[in-house]
Formats: sequence, C-alpha cells, structure tokens
Amino acid sequence: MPARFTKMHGIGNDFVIVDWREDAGRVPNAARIQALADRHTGIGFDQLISIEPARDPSCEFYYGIWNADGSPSGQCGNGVRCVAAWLYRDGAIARDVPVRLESPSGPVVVRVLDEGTVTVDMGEPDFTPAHIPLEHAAHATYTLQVDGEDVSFGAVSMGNPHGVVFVDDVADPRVDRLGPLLTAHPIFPQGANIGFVQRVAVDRLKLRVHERGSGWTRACGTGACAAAAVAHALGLATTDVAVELPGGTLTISWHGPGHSLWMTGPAAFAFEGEV
Ligand SMILES: N[C@H](CCC[C@H](N)C(=O)O)C(=O)O
Repeated sequence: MPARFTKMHGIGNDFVIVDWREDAGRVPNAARIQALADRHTGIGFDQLISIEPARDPSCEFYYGIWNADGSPSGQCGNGVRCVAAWLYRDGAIARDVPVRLESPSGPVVVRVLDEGTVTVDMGEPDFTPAHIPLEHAAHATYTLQVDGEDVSFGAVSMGNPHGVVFVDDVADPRVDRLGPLLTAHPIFPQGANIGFVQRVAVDRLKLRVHERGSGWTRACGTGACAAAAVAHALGLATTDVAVELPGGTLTISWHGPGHSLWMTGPAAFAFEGEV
C-alpha cells in the first residue's frame, strides 16, 4: 500500500515527514530508510521523521528520528521546527501557543510564530560526559590526536551527541578531513555530530556540521545549539547568537546553566508524495 509523505527542510537540512498518528510504534527497517534516503534512486533526505501519538501524557505528539543511514537519533532541531509547522498546517496545533512535543530524548516546547517560523525550547544543554556520551572525565575542552594532529573540542548533548571544534576558517580543507574522523572516533561510543565553528563576533558564529548518520548537511539545528552552548560556556559568545550555516541562519538564546536553550528559525514545505 503506498505511503504518503511530506518533504520539508529547515534551512536546507531536509526531511521526509510521515504521519503515523494512526500507526503508532512502527520501527522502520534500516535498509528501507537507506533506500528512500538515496538522492538518486530514492526520495533523498538527511532524516526521516515520523509523527506519532505521544507516549508521555504531558505531550501532544511524539516524533521519531532516523538518519539517512537508518540509525536512530534522540533529537533533531531543524526537524522539530518542521514537525511543528506540519502540525500547524494540519490544524492539529495552534499558532503562538506553546506546545509540548515528545522527542526520543524527552519533551521540547515549540511555538509556531508564523507559517514559516518556529521557536523551540530545546531544554538545557548537558555537558556531562556520560550523558553525551563521551568516554572521558569532564573537562571544559578535550584534546585528541586525529590524523597526526592535536584537535581540541567541546562536547555537549542536546539530546544527541555533539563535538564542537573552533577553527579560523570553516572553509579550510582540514575541516573536510576531520569531520568524518571525529564523528567515528571511539571517544564518542555512539558516534557524534561534529560542528566546526568560526567565531565571527561575540554574537555571530559560522558553522559547518558533519552529522552522525548523514554526513555533511546544509544545516544542523542541534549543532547550532551545541556550538552556541559550548561557545557561551567557554566565554567566547554572548547569550543571544546568530549561527550562520551553509543553508541559512538560526537564532540561539541561552542564558547559561539552569536555563533552557531556545532555537528560532524557518521551516519550509517542499512537496507531497507517495512511495
Ligand atoms: N544526525 C543527528 C540527528 C539530526 C540532527 C540535525 N539534523 C538537527 O537539525 O539537529 C544525530 O544522529 O544525532
């Protein structure tokens, strides 16, 4: 039986959204996800995202997240903005009202500002190594020998694992080499999304992310959150930061430990389809 889907993106990080509200608890086959994610022989996407009935009674809906390689994830920042926009267009949630949605790593709160803009309370960044997870004692920054050079990075969980490397120029070819090596490094037992941050100003960062399970993407919402959180924690960025990714800019606001981190940005519809 053909299945309907909606193709969406958050500043170029692209998704297939499937409505499984009548179909709770499906666990999609990794090989099937890989086939659909293929940009030549499938639909093509960075992540598959399902909309399902909430398991947590305090939440309105649950959303599942799978990378292009079929691996699951605990959070997707650009994706949850698209889920909110999808539910708003469907009439399932209202505009300008905080709505709790349940991710695999726990609840977040979304608010649809207008058809194409969503703000999200992403919860508090978690720097505890065991929660990232990261195989190391807790430090402000970590240093690894990678590809014959010392690489320093910050590490944080936004519900999924992130490493954050500060560089002088995100266009440096060294970045292309280090991304996959760090994503797969054993210090991250579940892999990691690796962001390379160029500090343009105290309130403006340039960012490229090599995503676990999907590779280089045009944007990574949790990656923007992680970059802003690590930069703020290291005293390199203020509380309100514009994060410029290849696909566009996100606004991140974080007032430090004990506070939620807010992410605001676009969500766009591309097309509907059946597969
Ligand atoms: N690749 C990520 C999931 C998608 C994150 C990204 N697309 C975002 O917008 O946060 C992981 O395996 O944790």
